[in-house]
Amino acid sequence: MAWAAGILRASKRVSAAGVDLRDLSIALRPSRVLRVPLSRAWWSVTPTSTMSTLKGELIQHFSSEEPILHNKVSIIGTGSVGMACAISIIAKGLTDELALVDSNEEKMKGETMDLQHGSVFMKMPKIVCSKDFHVTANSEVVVITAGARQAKDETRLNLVQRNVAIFKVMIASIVKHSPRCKLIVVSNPVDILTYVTWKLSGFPKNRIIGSGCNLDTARFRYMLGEKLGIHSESCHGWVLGEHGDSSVPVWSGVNIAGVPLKELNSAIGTSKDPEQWGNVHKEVIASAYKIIKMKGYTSWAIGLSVADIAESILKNLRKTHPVSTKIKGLYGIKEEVFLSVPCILGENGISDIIKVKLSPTEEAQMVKSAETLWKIQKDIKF
Ligand SMILES: NC(=O)C1=CN([C@@H]2O[C@H](COP(=O)(O)OP(=O)(O)OC[C@H]3O[C@@H](n4cnc5c(N)ncnc54)[C@H](O)[C@@H]3O)[C@@H](O)[C@H]2O)C=CC1
Ligand SMILES: CC(=O)C(=O)O
Repeated sequence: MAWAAGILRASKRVSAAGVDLRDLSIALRPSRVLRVPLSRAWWSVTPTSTMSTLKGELIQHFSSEEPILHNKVSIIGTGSVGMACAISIIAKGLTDELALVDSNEEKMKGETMDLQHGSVFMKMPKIVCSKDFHVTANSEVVVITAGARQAKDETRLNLVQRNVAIFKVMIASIVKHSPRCKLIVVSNPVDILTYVTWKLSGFPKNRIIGSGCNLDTARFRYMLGEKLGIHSESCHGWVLGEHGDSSVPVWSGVNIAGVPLKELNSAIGTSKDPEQWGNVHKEVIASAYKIIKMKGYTSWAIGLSVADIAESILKNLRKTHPVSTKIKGLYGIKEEVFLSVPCILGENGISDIIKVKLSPTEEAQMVKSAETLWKIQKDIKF
């Protein structure tokens, strides 16, 4: 349990809502430490009839409160990515309760305390954690970042069977405690683990969302912006398909203020382009490997990107995001694979998919991604 420890010294002026705590009728010894459990102090005030305490003198119990959770978010995995998601979600003020779960209890508790101590700067009442998934009960959104991560030079696809074993236990526990939640899968290989989550959860496909190419697209827009000297928000373009190595940049749709770059350079994105704009996408693919080589993992951009996805769901924004969803039936894909296409996200998760008209080359790349994933998926042992 988190404790707020207030050292109240009679000689100092300490006040709450303008009440000078020295004026209250309890004798406090100098240096006496008053410990208040943070999670209870914030919203359920217990009547103090028999014993006179400072809290009892300060606060008059007025009415009983039933905790009503509107926007509970749980994050599974308090590693680099989980904590980047946590701070990004908190900074956007998206949730009234954040629950953190990790099998590494020490790390999880340390991260939770560290976040709680920033409470003065956040507009949210409750951060809780436990090794036990009961702490996630009644979540609106559960973000899955737990699992093994890539070692230096290891591909995302290499992680599959290691993470499937972890997911088996994890998904059953999440579903038990939050049967109506939307699940955002981040752990890699994200497209395959989104499929695994869909299989294991028994949830309808709209409530299973892979973070997919939301990050690749953000990287792409940033790099376009750097090349053009325009803010990334004004650089419109989509990276679809598999998150990572076989992702597909949709050059036919890249535009600035409605001006398609393909109209200005018909060879854009191809090997015939004298300006080699295709290198922007190559750089997107290489960037995760580069960052991992330099700092060991990627975290900040994925955290911000997950908060963006969560915001669309929790606020029912119906914004479009390139996230990983069951794509069977689109672009002639017949297998049960999850790939990123622009999806409309709202309170029910993915409500609709935007039918992007791909060039024949782009469509062939999508089909190839699907084949790559299916080759691995078909051998997964559940
Ligand atoms: N989809 C995307 O765009 C991105 C995905 N990732 C992926 O996110 C995942 C997490 O990455 P990091 O946070 O850097 O790894 P990390 O190793 O720092 O954190 C993973 C956490 O999961 C916990 N964990 C492992 N098994 C667990 C279980 N059964 N139950 C609860 N907790 C468990 C570990 O104790 C650890 O704290 C990796 O798979 C990584 O590849 C990372 C960046 C971008
Ligand atoms: C690690 C990873 O998947 C990324 O940063 O793209």
